[in-house]
Amino acid sequence: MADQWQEAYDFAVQVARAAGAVIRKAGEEEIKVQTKSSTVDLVTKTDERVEKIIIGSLKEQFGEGTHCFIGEESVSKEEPCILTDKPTWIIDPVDGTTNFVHGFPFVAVSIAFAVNKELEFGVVYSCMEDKMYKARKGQGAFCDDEPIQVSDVKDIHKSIIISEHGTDRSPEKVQKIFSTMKKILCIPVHGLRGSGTAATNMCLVACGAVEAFFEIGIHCWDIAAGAVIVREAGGLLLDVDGGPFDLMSRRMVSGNNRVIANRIIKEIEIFDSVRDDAPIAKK
Ligand SMILES: O=P(O)(O)OC(CO)CO
Ligand SMILES: [Mg+2]
Repeated sequence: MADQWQEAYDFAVQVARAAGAVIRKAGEEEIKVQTKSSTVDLVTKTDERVEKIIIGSLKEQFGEGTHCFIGEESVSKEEPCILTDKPTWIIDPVDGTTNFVHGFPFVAVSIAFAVNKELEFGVVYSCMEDKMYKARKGQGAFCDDEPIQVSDVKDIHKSIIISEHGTDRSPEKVQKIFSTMKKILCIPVHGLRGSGTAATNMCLVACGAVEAFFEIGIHCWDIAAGAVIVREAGGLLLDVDGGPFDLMSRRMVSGNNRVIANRIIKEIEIFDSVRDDAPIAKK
């Protein structure tokens, strides 16, 4: 089995690179923008096109029947978002669509692969920077083939923390998000940041540029590949309440170590989010 997944891993890297080239090219042309769950949840023809290219290539290589696919744009068209024991690809074709639309230069292709509900490998191609992050379970994490590691900072006062605002702008949620950010800033930490792509944020944790990234409201396709990369770089993933990380829960803290993660968790004001695998009627 090990060899089989190695082939899939190598293929995912190739597919992510090719998808990133399509995104870069599309960014040079006029971008037509549509909206999804809210007026600030953007989608473009490129998101849909790139997802089709990625899933099409994977189906051609590995067969349609044996592998399952969870893709951001397919799920938005009401395809199932259920993680089973089957080999499953979890794909965000354009992570950072808002950045892509505005020409803000952090946009990533995120491809993860899970078997028996466990993540086997993850590939994040930050296509505007041309940086390829990848990790396979038990084999370390890499950026452009160089090993990467989380930072060894344990003192929260010497940390940089990433969080994002998300696309749900209901005043109660925005209030909680900003209240959490205020409390973290006032610990104080060295700084708060956000690249606008969850996948890239996780890679920034993995390569030690920041100590932690947390968010409520992200989706499995935003973080699945990054989750492997953070773990293999020596970091950890937790729920925002300090419990075990659950890929489908839409809640996540990724940190360089438990000390930093626990300190952040102390300040997080949790709000409700509907699970990715909830029945469609509840979404
Ligand atoms: O740009 P996307 O894929 O909508 O993702 C956002 C979060 O939902 C950035 O990570
Ligand atoms: Mg995304």
